[in-house]
Amino acid sequence: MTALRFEQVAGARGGRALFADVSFDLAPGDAALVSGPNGVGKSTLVRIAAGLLAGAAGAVTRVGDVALLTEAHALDPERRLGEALGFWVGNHRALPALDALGLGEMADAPVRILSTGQRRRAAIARILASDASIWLLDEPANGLDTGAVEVVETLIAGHRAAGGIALVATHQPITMIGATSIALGGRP
Ligand SMILES: Nc1ncnc2c1ncn2[C@@H]1O[C@H](COP(=O)(O)OP(=O)(O)OP(=O)(O)O)[C@@H](O)[C@H]1O
Repeated sequence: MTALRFEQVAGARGGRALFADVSFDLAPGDAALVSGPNGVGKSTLVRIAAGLLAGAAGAVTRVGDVALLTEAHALDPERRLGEALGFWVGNHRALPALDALGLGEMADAPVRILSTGQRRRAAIARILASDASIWLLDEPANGLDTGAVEVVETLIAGHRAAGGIALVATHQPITMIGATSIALGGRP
C-alpha cells in the first residue's frame, strides 16, 4: 500500500512564500500534474513531497519509497552507462531499464558522451529500475523528443497500473489520464 498526501501545505524558499493551501491525496494508481509558470514553486513542491524540504505549513504523508527525478542525474560521467546505472540499481535491472528508454545500445558508452536527451532518458531509466512506489518527476520531458515523451508517458501509465503513484511537475504537455491537477498560479 502506498500513498502521498498533502494537507494544506505551504511552500517557501529563502523566506519568501511561494504557495499555500495545497491539498491532494494520492492512492495506488493515482497521479498528479503540477503546473504553473517558471519560478512559481513546482520544484519546491516536488522537494517537499520527497522530504528534502520542509513545508512552511501543513502536513505531508508519504507511504512507500520515493524515486526522485531532478536536473541532476547522479550518474558517474567517467563510467560506462550500464555500470553507472548498475551502481544504483544493480546490473540485472540496469540493462532492461536502458532498453525501455531506447538506450540499450549506449550501455557501453561513457556517461560523459551522452546527449542532453540521452542523459535525461538515463535518469528516467534509474527511476524505472528503482523499486520505489512513489515517482516524483521534476520536468521529465525536458530535453526529450516527442517519441521519448511518449515512452515516458507509457512508463508512467505502467507504473500506475502496477499500483504506483506518480507526481509530475512540468511546464510541457505530458499526458497522464485521470491525473489530479495542481495548478500553482502565483503568490498565495
Ligand atoms: N535555495 C533557494 N534559496 C532561495 N530561493 C530559492 C532557492 N531555490 C529556489 N528558490 C526560488 O524559489 C522560487 C521557486 O523555485 P522553483 O524551482 O520551485 O520554481 P519552479 O516553479 O520549479 O520553476 P521552473 O519552472 O523555472 O523550474 C524561485 O523564485 C527561485 O528563485
